[in-house]
Amino acid sequence: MIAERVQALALGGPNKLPAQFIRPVHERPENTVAVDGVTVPVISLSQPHDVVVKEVAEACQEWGFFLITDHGISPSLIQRLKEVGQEFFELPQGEKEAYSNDAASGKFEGYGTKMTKNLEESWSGLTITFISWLLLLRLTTMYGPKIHLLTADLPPLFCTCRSYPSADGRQQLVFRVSPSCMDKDSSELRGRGTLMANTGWLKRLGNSAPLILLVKGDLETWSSAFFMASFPEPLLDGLSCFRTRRGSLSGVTEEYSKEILRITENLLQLLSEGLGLEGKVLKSCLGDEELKLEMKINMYPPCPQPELALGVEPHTDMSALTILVPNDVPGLQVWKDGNWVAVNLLENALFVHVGDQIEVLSNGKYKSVLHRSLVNKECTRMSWAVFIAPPHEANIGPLSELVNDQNQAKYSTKTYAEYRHRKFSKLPQ
Ligand SMILES: O=C(O)CCC(=O)C(=O)O
Ligand SMILES: [Fe+2]
Repeated sequence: MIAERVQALALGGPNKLPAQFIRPVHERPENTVAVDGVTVPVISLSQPHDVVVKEVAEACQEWGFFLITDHGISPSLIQRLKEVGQEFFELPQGEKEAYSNDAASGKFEGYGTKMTKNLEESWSGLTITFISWLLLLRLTTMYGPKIHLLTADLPPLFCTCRSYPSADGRQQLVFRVSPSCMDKDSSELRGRGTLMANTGWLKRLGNSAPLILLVKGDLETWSSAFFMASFPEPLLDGLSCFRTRRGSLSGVTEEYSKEILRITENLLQLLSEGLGLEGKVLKSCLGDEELKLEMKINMYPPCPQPELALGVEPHTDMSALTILVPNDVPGLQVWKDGNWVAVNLLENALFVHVGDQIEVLSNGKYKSVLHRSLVNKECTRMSWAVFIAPPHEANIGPLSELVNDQNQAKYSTKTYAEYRHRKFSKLPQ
């Protein structure tokens, strides 16, 4: 449960980062510093319409990310949003627990950390002692040709990969090897680990049995979060009862979400026109009046060794768009042309991320931006992200207007529910 209570851990003021938060060497901020002198696009929405269409379309094609100014949300509403969120995170730990989420059982709303279901949770394991990387290779040969060494091109200490179903529907191998479990100076894999297999499969370990090999203690991020649907569904009762000096968390979030909806409608029109289509096309594909908004408040407490940790792992958002506002501590980075680019703060600007659904609808013309968040030694970083998504039953695939003999569909069409399930379960789309 430690993973869900990073905030409590940070309160103890540890001077060393606990092992489960230490990223593999190739992921650590100290080894992946942001490129100098590159800045993300900033677009004022008060410019003439055709200028905004052009700038937004270019930013979505080249970056999948941009800042907007002159969006019409009052600074005082943004301020109130921040204050109620902050007040929630300042509650005593015990009181926050009353609002806990439970992602494993599908209850995503509330306080916690992990949004993705941890596949490993439903696995049982045999404890083994790693002897060497060679043993690992030997195991993979023993336990089946179906096992794909997805990380074969990486040095073993850097190994971290996922599970994928094989063509015959079975699960392939996952390696998740945390460097903290190994001999520091050795390129060999040493230490105790857990050889994991699905309970059913464990019984029939044999030549073709798929296996999971993972070191005990999955990697964690240095963050806590609060998540809730904010429009149009009613909020969960438990969540809506939380009140602060500045109003209720759900009330202010709802007020802010209405503003975000207005901006979303504007952006979707600009994005549609940028694709050479009628302004209403994207919104209509995303469910029109059924469009859903969800609020995630991210909280990254001060971290004893920020150079070794991440607040959010590199990912793209599964939403159509995400509109985010940070507090005054920087930390967001976006991936552009093979480099991380730090996003500088700009007062009252909103950060717009293109999410996976817009990339799919535009058949790859607009990019879903890869991004991550760093943490800070002294300061608490917070961000308020609104995910804008279609209803679960909406079928999302490349727009027929954009597909022809020269431009074949690059993505399969599926319901948003199916997309979510695959993304949460870390399965290929
Ligand atoms: O905190 C940030 O700036 C990024 C958060 C994020 O990417 C997310 O919640 O999906
Ligand atoms: Fe994100």
